[in-house]
Amino acid sequence: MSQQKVFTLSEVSQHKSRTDCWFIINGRVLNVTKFLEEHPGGEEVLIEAAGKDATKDFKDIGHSKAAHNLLLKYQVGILQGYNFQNEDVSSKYDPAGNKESKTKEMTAFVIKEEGLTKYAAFLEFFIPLLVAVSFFGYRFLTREALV
Ligand code: HEM
Repeated sequence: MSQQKVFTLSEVSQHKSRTDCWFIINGRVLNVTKFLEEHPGGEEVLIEAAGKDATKDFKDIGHSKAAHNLLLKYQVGILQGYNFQNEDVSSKYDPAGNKESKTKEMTAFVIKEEGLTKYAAFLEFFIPLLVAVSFFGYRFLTREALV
């Protein structure tokens, strides 16, 4: 968690070039200069939205959950006077937080793997044992019958 820097709309509007490109989405001030070349929708649309509130443009495209999650990565502050209601604006992009959820995924994966391995080991032991018992049982019974 960290205290967010507060920007006015007029401050944001000064960052509207290819080498310094900011805009606002949902009250969050984003510096997307480094993202321009990576943007799947091309850099031109982002430069057109530079210095402005791009919330409507961003929503109109129907961006995916992945795109929404990326917003935090480029956040440099919040817009002055924006009403965030119950939203946690202090949640800046936090690689440590990401790591935590990945660790959880990994743990779940390992547990699943462990379960499977135990089951396979049990079968590996049990099936040959069953075959051996059946074989000797059969031999024993047929020998009894012959006598
Ligand atoms: C930091 C802000 C933004 C991020 C992280 C972002 C991310 C993405 C991503 C990941 C995609 C691929 C499709 C998807 O996953 O939804 C995409 C597509 C696109 N984005 Fe953005 N975007 C941002 C801002 C914007 C803005 C402000 C506009 C418009 C002014 C825009 C216009 C588009 C368009 C036109 C596409 C292509 C949609 C398609 O091919 O169907 N994006 N964006």
